[in-house]
Amino acid sequence: MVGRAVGGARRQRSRGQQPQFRGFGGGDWTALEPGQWHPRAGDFVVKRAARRRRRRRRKRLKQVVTRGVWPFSPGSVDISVLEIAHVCLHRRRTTDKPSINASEIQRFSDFPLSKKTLKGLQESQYRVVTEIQRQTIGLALQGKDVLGAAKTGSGKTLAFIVPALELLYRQQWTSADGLGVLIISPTRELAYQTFKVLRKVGKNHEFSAGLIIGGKDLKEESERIHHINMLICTPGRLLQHMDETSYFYASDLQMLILDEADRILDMGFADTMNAIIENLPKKRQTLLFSATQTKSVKDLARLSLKDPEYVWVHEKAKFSTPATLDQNYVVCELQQKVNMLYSFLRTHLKKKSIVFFASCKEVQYLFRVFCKLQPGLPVLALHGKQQQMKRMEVYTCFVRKKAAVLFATDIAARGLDFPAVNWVIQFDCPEDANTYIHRVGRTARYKEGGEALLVLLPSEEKGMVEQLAQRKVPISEIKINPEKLTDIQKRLQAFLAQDQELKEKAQRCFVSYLRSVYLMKNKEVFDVFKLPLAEYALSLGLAMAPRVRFLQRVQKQLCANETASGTDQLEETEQNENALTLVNEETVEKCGTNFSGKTSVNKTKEKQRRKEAEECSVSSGSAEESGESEDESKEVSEEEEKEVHVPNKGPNSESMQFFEDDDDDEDDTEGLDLLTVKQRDVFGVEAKDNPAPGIFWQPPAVGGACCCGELLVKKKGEALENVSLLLVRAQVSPSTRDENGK
Ligand SMILES: Nc1ncnc2c1ncn2[C@@H]1O[C@H](COP(=O)(O)OP(=O)(O)OP(=O)(O)O)[C@@H](O)[C@H]1O
Repeated sequence: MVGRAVGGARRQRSRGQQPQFRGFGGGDWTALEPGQWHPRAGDFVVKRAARRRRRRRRKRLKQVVTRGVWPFSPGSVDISVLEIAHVCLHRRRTTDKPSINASEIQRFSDFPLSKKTLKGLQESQYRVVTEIQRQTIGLALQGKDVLGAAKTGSGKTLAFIVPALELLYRQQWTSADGLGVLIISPTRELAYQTFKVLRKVGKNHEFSAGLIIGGKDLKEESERIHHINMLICTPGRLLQHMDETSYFYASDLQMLILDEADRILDMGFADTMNAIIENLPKKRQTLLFSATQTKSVKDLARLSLKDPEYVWVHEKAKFSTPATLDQNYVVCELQQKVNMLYSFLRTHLKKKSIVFFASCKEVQYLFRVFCKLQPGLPVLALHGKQQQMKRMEVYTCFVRKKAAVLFATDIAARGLDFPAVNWVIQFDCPEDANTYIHRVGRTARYKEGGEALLVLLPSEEKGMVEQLAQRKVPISEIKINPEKLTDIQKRLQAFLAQDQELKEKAQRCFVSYLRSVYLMKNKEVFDVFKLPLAEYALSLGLAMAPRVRFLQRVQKQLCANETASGTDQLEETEQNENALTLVNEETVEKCGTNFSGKTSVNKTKEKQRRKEAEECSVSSGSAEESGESEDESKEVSEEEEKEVHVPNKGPNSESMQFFEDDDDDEDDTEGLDLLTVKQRDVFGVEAKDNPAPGIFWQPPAVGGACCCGELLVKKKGEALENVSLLLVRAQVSPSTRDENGK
């Protein structure tokens, strides 16, 4: 009967008539299934019917709880006595909101949590709370908005997952109630990881949870989205569903969680967040978490949180990075960086390392050549130009590996929890101290130890070291032992001579690196004109440096400025710097937070896309991080062209090839069975090289503290440097090495 009537209504509507409904008296409509069209209401039944049923049930339960009335006639009851008792108990708990004294909390079981959550926590081996969990879970359970910040690896994920589960449990949330908790993460990988933790800890609950990220089938997601109670998503995809999915409702949302909030904003999602938040009910609880506190996070907090409790557990800590993290930097010429990386890996074959690069073209090229070089341990690559499936595959593969190296862009810098990472190497200087902190946070997580190595160019050293000192990062200089550097330039040249495609990748890598340096905001640290271009090209295996259009253009501009000004040299330089800054400011839209005024969802999306594109160039491959599809990546190139005012490519009259940082859409792992580059003794080098000494050195006498194999030399000024170099030669001895060269 229902089907007939609904079908009739559709036919009538398609004929342009006002539908006439019959046969729906006596409350028959309540039998409609969620998702079916409700003819009288002119809407889908899912929300309204479910809401009415729930309201009626709650009203009756309230009568039981508050007045002791039994309003159900025998036989008409759809609720068991046990269920009512349960609700009574929980109502009391929720309404009473017992004050929780954080200082008395040691274990999760000290919180008033449901048995289901506690069981999930125990089964996942989570018993004792961390500091951020101790301080925030209690506040969140009491219904307060919370802004939480704590060092990397301190357990922020559970600090929001536990209250989210409890909130829905206390409200007796069912699948018919729709979306109750929304968790927004900046990257797909982080969203996926959070989803896994939620599934683990919440497995005893009946709520449905969903992961909505870019790169997956939108239609399939749309069909399921209205059944989801807890949704984990990336901002772009969420907005797309808000725009395009008719089934998507967030009107009953109880809790909004913003994870790595500052990264969401850094990636240019400020307008998107603005639009998302406008589409959410005002009456809700909001939790916002980040490892670093920035102005934009505070802006976001102002907009989305009501009278929030600020929890910054490590605010007064002496250092802003984990105490178990050993941090060092080396100053290395640009043309030596690839050699240094290879030598490092050869001496750390049994370790698990992540190497961060500034752009995905660098990752693509160096990943390929390192696979060809077969350093003796598995090499993996993670960047935003990979297909989503590949990204997941690499992520899972690296999680499982005991010894491997992952070449990554900043897509892997935030929140990702790879177990037992020994080393984080920052091959390219991070954009700022915050990015540094997040990158090194991939090691030394939850009481584990770890080591971090930052590679700086001589021109980057002063500015970056100062920034790190200001952000309370304890870092010391160590020296490369030049005798231990393996030169791989000839091998790279040989590869490129045989493989035109690889050569093009090398050229793109070259341009892309220069672009990333040029677009960095901090001109005191990053100066593209100081880079030794010819030597850098050689170190990548290229016979000559490709000509880079955008640099030529900028240089011309600078020359024009110089000629026009006619003032003394010093003033000219200042003007040039200003001109550079102007080019950036005009074309690279800053991701400032503007939360005032209403923004249409569609417009915002456009804007956000543009910003994502720009962000790709501004920071270290951030458009990749936004999880854009390959088509969208093409927009990036267009934007970049505009940015640097490069004229349209016409027929090239010059003999030399020009290179722009065009996107190549292919998956860099194509044709290569990369994940199977095994730890085998490929050229018989392993046996020979394993006992080889490391490339860094840190004599205890100088560094004072531990000696990191034969690697590192801690520095304090020029005089000590010389001493250190001597020590390098004097103290390297096979007897002090282990099999990893440490
Ligand atoms: N209470 C706990 N007991 C044991 N292990 C825990 C606990 N809380 C978190 N962990 C573990 O600590 C590690 C880091 O946790 P998590 O990823 O939540 O850190 P985070 O603060 O979000 O880090 P980041 O800022 O890098 O995102 C994870 O491996 C997690 O399983």
